[in-house]
Amino acid sequence: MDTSISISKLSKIYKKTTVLKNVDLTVARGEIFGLIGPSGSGKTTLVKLIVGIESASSGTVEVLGKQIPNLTLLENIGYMAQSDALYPELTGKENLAFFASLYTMKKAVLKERIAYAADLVQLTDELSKKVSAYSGGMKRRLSLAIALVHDPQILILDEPTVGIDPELRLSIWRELMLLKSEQGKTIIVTTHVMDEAEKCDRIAMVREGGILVSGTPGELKEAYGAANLEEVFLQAGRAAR
Ligand SMILES: Nc1ncnc2c1ncn2[C@@H]1O[C@H](COP(=O)(O)OP(=O)(O)OP(=O)(O)O)[C@@H](O)[C@H]1O
Repeated sequence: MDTSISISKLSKIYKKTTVLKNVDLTVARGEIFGLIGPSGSGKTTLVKLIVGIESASSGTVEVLGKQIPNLTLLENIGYMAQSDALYPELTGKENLAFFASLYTMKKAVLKERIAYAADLVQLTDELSKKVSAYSGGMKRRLSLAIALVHDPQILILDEPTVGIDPELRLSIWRELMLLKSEQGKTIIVTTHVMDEAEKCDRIAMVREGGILVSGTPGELKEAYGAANLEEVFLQAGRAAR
């Protein structure tokens, strides 16, 4: 397996609260990996440690063979946070151009990438509006476009489809699958939604700061004799008690 992300004995403690406990995880290059778990289980903390915007209390994260944090890796990572970090007084296009300008890109490529990313999230017709006039779903879509705009090798998306209508959600998933199959991108997605978990190549079920189980959706259902992933999650949770 060509490894893209390798996490070893990773723990995070905020003051006295242990939020992640000894997490080991490997994500292969070119797979869609889902982190599934209830609210507060530690998914966001884990992705923040992978991106390097939070530091580990112990353990290590390696991305593309380099230990995090590492500034040179930023070009290779597209991160979509759960809360939108946008400039409300700028238009959608200006936001995209600003974030794209943080990376080395030729002007023509930059223009192309902005058009591609806006089209992907169906915001092309809204690009000249100020973000302050965007709905919540439009802001999520713009955040996703920003994560993609510099064409990173790795996409880390924290609940990318929350607040997005079912049709666009499907089209975003179709595009994520194409990014994987045609361009070999590695994609980590956090979600609460089990039907999104089904679309991942592999998933890890997160609970109380630890990984309960991981594997392909098919492997997990078979191992637990379960009809769906929800059932796997419940059974794995019971077994861990
Ligand atoms: N900066 C912080 N200081 C203290 N505790 C924190 C901090 N950030 C997160 N936590 C705690 O860590 C735990 C895990 O939070 P995290 O946001 O990683 O969960 P999550 O699985 O992403 O939840 P959700 O699905 O609701 O986003 C929670 O109990 C949360 O209160």
